[in-house]
Amino acid sequence: MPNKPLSSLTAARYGKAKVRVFRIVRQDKWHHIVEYNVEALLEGDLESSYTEADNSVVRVFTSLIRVIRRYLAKISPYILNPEKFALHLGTFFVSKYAHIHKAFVTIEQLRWARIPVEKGNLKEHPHAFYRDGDDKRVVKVEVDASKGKDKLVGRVSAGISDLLVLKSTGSKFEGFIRDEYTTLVEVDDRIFSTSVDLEYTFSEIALKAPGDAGKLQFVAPEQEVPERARRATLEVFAEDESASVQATLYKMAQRIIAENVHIQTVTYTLPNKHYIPVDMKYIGVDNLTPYLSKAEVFTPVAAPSGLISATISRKQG
Ligand SMILES: O=c1[nH]c(=O)c2[nH]c(=O)[nH]c2[nH]1
Repeated sequence: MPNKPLSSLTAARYGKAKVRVFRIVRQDKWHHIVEYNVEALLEGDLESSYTEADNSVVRVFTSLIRVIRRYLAKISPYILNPEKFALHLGTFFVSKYAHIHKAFVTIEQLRWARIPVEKGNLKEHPHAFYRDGDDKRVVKVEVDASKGKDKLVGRVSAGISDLLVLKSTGSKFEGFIRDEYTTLVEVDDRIFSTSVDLEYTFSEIALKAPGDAGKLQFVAPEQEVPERARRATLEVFAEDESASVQATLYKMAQRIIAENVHIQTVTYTLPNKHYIPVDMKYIGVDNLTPYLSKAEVFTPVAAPSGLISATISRKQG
């Protein structure tokens, strides 16, 4: 009697991560550039590669990179737009290979801004750029062919990672539960600093195969959404008289939903990066009275941090 197997493969995805690509689009002397880190993962009839050591279903990693580079360099008209480019690439994978049913493409876009100049009527340099922030624009796309190769569905989310912000007043934290474990004192004036991680999702979209690239439709006035979302995040953070990280997060998300009709959900994940007032009595300096709110010298604490995450969804109907 053969032994009954105790386990089976229930989920599998493979592909290539951290493919770095840089692209120039020349409009005569006016250049556009993008720098992306691309990840492409595939799902499909790949079980045998795990269970039978059958590599005939597996695309090798170097060939995945070649596809990504070729699409970027020569084929996709969407290279300057990471949402559309990710959809285009994902659509290629599920269309070309019969046994691939889903493609997951994640693009992280690094910041390059034009260097400001006063040159004739130009305000920005046509081909010189600088890194104007460590935050990244992140785009995640799923292209789903499981209902048929002619019924492709695209699921798109996008957002920001690593946007570091700090305000030195305009933030309190009071009225929380007190019990025998509580040591935190209430503060009506504190530093608020966080590294913003934002993800917003759009409604599902129907896609055509890449042969029909011109018909790849995207739901939003996509040029403006990332900039509007970033501005909403920064302005609400700056201007809110913050009662807590939670309350400020909620206001940021509400504004993004209000300003972008195609966005369905907004998720923020915000570490509360602590700055601890330093007790300087030992060198004869009073840094702590009245406690906290008048402190001028702080120790930034990398860890531990608080961590606050919430999803705010558009009401249907
Ligand atoms: O804005 C805050 N929210 C919390 O949930 C919390 N918890 C904490 O200790 N400090 C803070 N601050």
